[in-house]
Amino acid sequence: MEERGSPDGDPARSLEQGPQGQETPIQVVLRVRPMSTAELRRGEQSALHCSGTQTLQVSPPGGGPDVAFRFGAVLDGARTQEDVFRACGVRRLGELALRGFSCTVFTFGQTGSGKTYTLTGPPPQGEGAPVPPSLAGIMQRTFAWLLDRAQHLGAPVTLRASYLEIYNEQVRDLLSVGSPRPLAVRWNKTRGFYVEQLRVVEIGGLEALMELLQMGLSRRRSSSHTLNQASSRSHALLTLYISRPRPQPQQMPPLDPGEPPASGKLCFVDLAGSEKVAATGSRGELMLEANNINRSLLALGHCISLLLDPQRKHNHIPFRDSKLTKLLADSLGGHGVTLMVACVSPSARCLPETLSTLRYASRAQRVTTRPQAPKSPVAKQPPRLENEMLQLQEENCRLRFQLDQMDPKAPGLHGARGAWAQRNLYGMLREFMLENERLRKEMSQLQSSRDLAWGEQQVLAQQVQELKGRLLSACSIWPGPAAAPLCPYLTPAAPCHEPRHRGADRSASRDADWEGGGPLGSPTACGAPKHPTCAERWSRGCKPGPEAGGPQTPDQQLPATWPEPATTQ
Ligand SMILES: Nc1ncnc2c1ncn2[C@@H]1O[C@H](COP(=O)(O)OP(=O)(O)OP(=O)(O)O)[C@@H](O)[C@H]1O
Repeated sequence: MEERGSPDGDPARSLEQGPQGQETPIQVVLRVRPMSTAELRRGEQSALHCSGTQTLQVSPPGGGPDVAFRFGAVLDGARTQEDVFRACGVRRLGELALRGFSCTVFTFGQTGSGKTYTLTGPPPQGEGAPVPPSLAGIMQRTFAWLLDRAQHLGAPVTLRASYLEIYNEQVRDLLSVGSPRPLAVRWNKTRGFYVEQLRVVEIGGLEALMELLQMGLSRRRSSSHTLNQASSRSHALLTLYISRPRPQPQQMPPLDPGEPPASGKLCFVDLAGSEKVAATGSRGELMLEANNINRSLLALGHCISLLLDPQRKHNHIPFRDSKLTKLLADSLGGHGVTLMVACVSPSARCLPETLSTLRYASRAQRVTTRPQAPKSPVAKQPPRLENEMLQLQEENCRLRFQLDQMDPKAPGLHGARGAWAQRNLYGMLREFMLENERLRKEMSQLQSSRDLAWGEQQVLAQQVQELKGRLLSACSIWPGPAAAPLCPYLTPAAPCHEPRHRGADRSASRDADWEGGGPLGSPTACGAPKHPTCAERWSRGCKPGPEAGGPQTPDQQLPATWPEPATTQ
């Protein structure tokens, strides 16, 4: 069977040219399984005919015109597991994942149509019995290829894996230590949708990865119904995180401790099969499961339809409607490279469901994504921040170097204690650096507040000067005796000496703060021209009495530097 390449050329090459990546359609391969023993026993007829490698003819049993569907590849029941692996071009996806792309392979179709068989082979024939190599599915073949490929690459490759299922709209960790409990699906800007507290296991080799797959498969929910003896009752997602060292100095630790380092991803999704409850005879728990499966598949179909609408593509796509659509959001509408394997039964009895799968698949292959290799966290920062980060990294390296220079034989720094101390020192250093950063921010905030206060102070000082000037000119034009500068009403706390004016004087003085009164007293409030009583007294040369705060002793008089008023004509 011909090995398929990536869709429409090489997304990796085209995407490395631009920030947004090139629109790439989702690839769809159709697999028609052979007639099952039960279908043959019932004497059912095949309604499907593969004409060529890309076209499927559907012949309705009651006559009528054939309907043709075209896909990236069409594989009939005679195709082996190896044929399917090659035809799907999964190695190409593996290469892209090694280059940092996020790739997804998912199978979908009616219950019993061969989705799990395509991904992982037939159900195990006994406890712990491995799948015979010839029947191994796409997943085992990809694992073997990937680990072999990783060994032949120049740089080391780190493989980690997570495995989860969505059962009755709850996410469960298939690799959890102890019994799985529901996990939350969250969203953030850097990671998109992700499962909180999902266990991610580092993979030592092929054997470990195969064991992990078996463990997940054995924990996944399955039940028997009329159309499938071992029907999966959940959607299962196995993700491989592929990390390769980045060129220095951009290598940065992940920002979130739970977040895998920026790397390529290869995700295998085995969707639970759609089912007509009447056909499968599901009751009770089986029916509840079927309803949940159908609902989430409906949400997926709805998102796909909306993604196809050019008007809606950039608007709201309801990925939040189900856990499944949240976790497939990037594969469907984001930056992933996606392959869908649609599985169908050839039986005419299944034709309504088969037609529905074929339509679903036809729509899906018109959906496009913009595959994009993840950027390093540094590359996303503006240049100034980038520089600062580089400086901090250098500082970090220098400090690490200094730490490494410390004599490991120094008292208290050897053996396990030494390692412990060093770990702690690194931790402390990290904390100091964070504290340093925090203090730097605080200092710059304080500096700006100080600058602000200084500006205000300048304005106030200027106003004080102006007021003094106005005050002086008010005094200088006053036609009084030479002793006029001793005016007590111009002293800071001088209340009006006329008791009936005191209340008015206080409020006027408050209002006058920005009108020329304030700290130097208020000639407008109590000054002679507007204050008949004071004016009269003033003109008679009356000096205020002691109750008015008038001068009693020489100390209480205005300062000697008080300028002499100019004499008026
Ligand atoms: N290509 C194939 N060749 C031989 N047997 C197959 C093939 N595809 C599927 N089968 C068999 O058909 C049965 C149903 O397959 P499978 O369990 O993979 O279906 P499914 O689509 O995953 O169903 P469900 O959605 O109910 O989980 C299994 O017994 C499987 O071994």
